[in-house]
Amino acid sequence: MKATPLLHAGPPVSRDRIISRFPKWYTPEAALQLKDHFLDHVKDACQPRSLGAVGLKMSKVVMVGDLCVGKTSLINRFCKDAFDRDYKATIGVDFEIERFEVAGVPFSLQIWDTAGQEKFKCIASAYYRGAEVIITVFNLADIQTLEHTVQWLEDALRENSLGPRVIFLVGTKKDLVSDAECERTEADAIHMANRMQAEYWSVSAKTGENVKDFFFRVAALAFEKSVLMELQKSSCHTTQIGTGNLIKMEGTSSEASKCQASRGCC
Ligand SMILES: Nc1nc2c(ncn2[C@@H]2O[C@H](COP(=O)(O)OP(=O)(O)OP(=O)(O)O)[C@@H](O)[C@H]2O)c(=O)[nH]1
Ligand SMILES: [Mg+2]
Repeated sequence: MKATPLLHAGPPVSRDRIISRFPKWYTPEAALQLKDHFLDHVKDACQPRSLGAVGLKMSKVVMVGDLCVGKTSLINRFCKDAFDRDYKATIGVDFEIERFEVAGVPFSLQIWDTAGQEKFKCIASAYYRGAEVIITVFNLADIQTLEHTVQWLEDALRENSLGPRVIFLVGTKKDLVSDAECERTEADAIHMANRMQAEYWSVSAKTGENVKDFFFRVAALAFEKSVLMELQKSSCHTTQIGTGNLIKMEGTSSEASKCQASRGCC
């Protein structure tokens, strides 16, 4: 199979959004995987002249959790490097698009911020559909909000019955709890994360602690999941990488039928 070189379209990604090394987990006790590098065939698929083919642009991320736990603040800290003490409840939903370069390939996260208030739940849940990443959020200083994450995740998964999701459980407002209190609550949260098959992170939007590392981890895991799903789907088709030019994949017909057969589709 021959590939034409990969050309990056669109303005360059800002330097502080370039993910070249695989970002580390927060705790090995609740991590989705413990590798410290991208899978080889994912790296191959991203080489400009590689035989691999990936067609990906962005992953949809949805952030859910009780009102006032700090969802909007977490997104604003990462996307705008801003923090507002005053609480402004999110009405319905809001979203940000954050552009990265992951393993040399342009990749974006479309981050949907949803309202925690009960009265906006029906509006927000309409936006759960199609999310590749679900981030359930609780407040480390309010253990009740941790219990509620189970229901939030169930609601989000109900709208996303197809395919595997990347799931995170995030404890916010780390600056408000003592180390001892944080340790106690994290123990419960890690237990919960394992039940949810989620990766656990503690962050503070106020101080910025772990915020960038967390979103880099989200981007890297979402990217790798996207590439793996694309590699499964496409073998001999024309595909597009990011917003770059088309990559022509001329496979043989037997490869095509092999691919179809392995996919178990019609
Ligand atoms: N000390 C501290 N306060 C925080 C932190 N994150 C958020 N807050 C405060 O918590 C309040 C609620 O934060 P939001 O980000 O609006 O909460 P939310 O989850 O988006 O709330 P809804 O939109 O109603 O669902 C605000 O007053 C924030 O300033 C944090 O990391 N530390
Ligand atoms: Mg909000």
